[in-house]
Amino acid sequence: MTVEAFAPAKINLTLHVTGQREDGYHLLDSLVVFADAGDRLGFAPAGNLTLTVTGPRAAGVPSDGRNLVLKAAALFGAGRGAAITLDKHLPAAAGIGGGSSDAAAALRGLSQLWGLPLPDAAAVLSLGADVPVCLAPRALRMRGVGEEIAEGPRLPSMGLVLVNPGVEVPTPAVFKALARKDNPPMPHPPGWATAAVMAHWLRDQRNDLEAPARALAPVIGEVLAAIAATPGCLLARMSGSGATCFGIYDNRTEAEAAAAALRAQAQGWWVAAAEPFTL
Ligand SMILES: C[C@](O)(CO)[C@H](O)COP(=O)(O)OP(=O)(O)OC[C@H]1O[C@@H](n2ccc(N)nc2=O)[C@H](O)[C@@H]1O
Ligand SMILES: Nc1ncnc2c1ncn2[C@@H]1O[C@H](COP(=O)(O)OP(=O)(O)OP(=O)(O)O)[C@@H](O)[C@H]1O
Repeated sequence: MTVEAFAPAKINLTLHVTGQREDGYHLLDSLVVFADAGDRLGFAPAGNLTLTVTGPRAAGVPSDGRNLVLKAAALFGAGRGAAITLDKHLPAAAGIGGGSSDAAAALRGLSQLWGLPLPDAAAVLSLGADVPVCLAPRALRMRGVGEEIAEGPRLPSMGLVLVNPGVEVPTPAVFKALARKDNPPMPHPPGWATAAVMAHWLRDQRNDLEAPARALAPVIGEVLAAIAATPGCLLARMSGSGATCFGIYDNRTEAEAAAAALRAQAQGWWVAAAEPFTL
């Protein structure tokens, strides 16, 4: 039996940083959604545990114990075998949870292959702050350092564009560069009938990591301006700690047109058109 799992891109439509714990981790309030652009994983029975990394974004992604997929496998206990394939389509360290979503998909896939329950919440969080929210991909409100997950609002239909300019922005450096860590939390997200109404509400919210990330990688400002200038763009914002930015459109057709225009004008940028994904 071979098991397959999809690792969708994680998008922070909002990311309010509301405080900082003694251990240095920041307290967040974030509306998280997922996109149908992502990595694909396969799991086959085998005597040993192996990982093969393929795909257009495989360069630089480790296939040894540093890979979050193998760290996820280790949570089920030593001595279990599986031949794992990871087909990378998402840029790494890009603010869209590339490795974190892979780790969550690996937990789901190996739980099915091995017939074992998922590891407990603390073990999942030990893989990284973004892994809990990626475990059951749908619209969610994420608080705490990433461990408090609550149902999010019903989303309207919409199109999305994801753009990464090819610069890696280290998450710790962005958090460190934050001017203020005690920013206002996010109001309760009400749910919206259309993408335009949702974008109007989102415009009054924030990604508090956008300013420090732009200071570290000014090209993020160019990406945001290029997305905002595309026809039909309802909102342009950075996701997570960057450098990937997203645009929201009324529908996928408009998002595909915007993606084509962005690919034509910015050689070397990673551009994907997508729609919200729910597992
Ligand atoms: C920015 C977000 O992507 C938003 O979803 C996440 O908060 C970051 O999730 P992540 O990349 O999985 O983060 P981790 O790999 O767990 O932590 C990387 C580093 O980011 C900083 N970090 C992360 C999460 C958090 N709530 N506060 C932090 O200060 C810490 O310095 C940590 O050492
Ligand atoms: N499965 C994986 N895919 C990509 N990178 C991985 C993976 N496992 C480990 N890494 C390493 O983790 C580093 C962080 O990239 P990754 O995509 O995991 O960031 P993330 O924390 O999941 O996402 P974000 O950029 O949103 O914080 C990469 O530079 C890479 O060396």
